[in-house]
Amino acid sequence: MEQRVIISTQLESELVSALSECEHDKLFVLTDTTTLELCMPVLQNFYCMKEAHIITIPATDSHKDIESLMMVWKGLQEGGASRHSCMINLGGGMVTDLGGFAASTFKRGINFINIPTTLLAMVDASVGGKTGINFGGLKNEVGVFNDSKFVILDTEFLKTLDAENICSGYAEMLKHGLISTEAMWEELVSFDLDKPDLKQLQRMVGDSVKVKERIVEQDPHEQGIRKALNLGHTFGHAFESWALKRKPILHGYAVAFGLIPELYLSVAKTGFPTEKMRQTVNFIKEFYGTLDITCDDYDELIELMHHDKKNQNGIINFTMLGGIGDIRINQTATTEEIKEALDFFREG
Ligand SMILES: NC(=O)c1ccc[n+]([C@@H]2O[C@H](COP(=O)([O-])OP(=O)(O)OC[C@H]3O[C@@H](n4cnc5c(N)ncnc54)[C@H](O)[C@@H]3O)[C@@H](O)[C@H]2O)c1
Ligand SMILES: O=C(O)C(=O)C[C@@H](O)[C@H](O)[C@H](O)COP(=O)(O)O
Ligand SMILES: [Zn+2]
Repeated sequence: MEQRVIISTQLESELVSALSECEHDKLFVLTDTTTLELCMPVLQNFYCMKEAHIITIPATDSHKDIESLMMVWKGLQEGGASRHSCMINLGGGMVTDLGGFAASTFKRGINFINIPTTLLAMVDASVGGKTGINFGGLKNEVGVFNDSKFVILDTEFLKTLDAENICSGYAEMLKHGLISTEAMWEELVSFDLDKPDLKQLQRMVGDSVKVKERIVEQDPHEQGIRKALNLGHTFGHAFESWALKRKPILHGYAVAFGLIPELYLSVAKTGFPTEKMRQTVNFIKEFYGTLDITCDDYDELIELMHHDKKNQNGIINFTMLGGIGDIRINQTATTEEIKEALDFFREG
């Protein structure tokens, strides 16, 4: 992997050192309106930030779109960025995805550094080079694979993050546990998400991001094993796009909901143990609630699944499990089985 992931102990010196390895004439920082207020003050006092130009886009995933992308390109252009400039993406997955795409396309690509500020971005979005925007009501429809030069991961930023966004990021950690080891999964489903122990969570963040790093290293462009990281996302992205037209939900909630029908299919088709599915589903129901879909929504959800990026030849591609850590990529299901899994999601 081109990218270096640093678990921060001294943010300023780590940033100085990362910047010294990223040739740049001008420095830009991309924030959203919230990270400008809550996270930028941490960086603002650093000497290395003295001349940095700040570009700010509106917060939340409904702004991970072409308009915000144009705002970033415009900010870089008006700020006099050259091919040798560098941009720091300071924010959650929305900022690291969109900022990464903006940097990868501006003058055919400038260096960028991710400083993730949400749990989700720390364990998942800031690492692995998937960048992009939502388009036409579909998640991450336009983008490129391109690594940030560095990811500097400082869990101190989590202190201002709200409970819903902690839960959202935790869903990707749960996914990492499911594709990893029994011990990791066990710890995750026993954790009290209502009253998270921040010290324990900080340690779990380090373990979780390593699961992602290990998989991305083997398959950076998702030709094979990287599809494991998409567990929960075939249904999850369909739920997220469905909700976008009604009442948007956070990405991690969509992933948590997506894990339910995908674990159901894993039990039915690849032998995942029923009691582990039950334990995971109970955890999700307890901390994430549910999504109010009815059987009248099934056709729309299946149509959305037909846009999943793992698909080939019009066949919906699923990642399933034979057990914890027993990853089965390139699985299929009939329309009937998909509807059964949705029935289970609503009633199970
Ligand atoms: N590229 C990948 O591999 C990958 C992986 C997973 C998810 N994603 C994408 O990531 C996005 C979701 O990321 P997210 O959950 O971080 O959402 P987000 O970036 O929208 O952040 C969630 C909210 O938290 C706020 N926030 C950020 N940092 C904060 C802090 N320290 N304190 C208080 N508030 C803070 C943001 O302003 C926003 O309102 C989705 O677009 C998803 O598709 C990408
Ligand atoms: O890094 C990956 O690979 C993932 O699939 C991680 C996912 O959590 C993430 O949501 C990713 O953005 C999904 O990618 P997509 O290719 O399904 O849009
Ligand atoms: Zn995800």
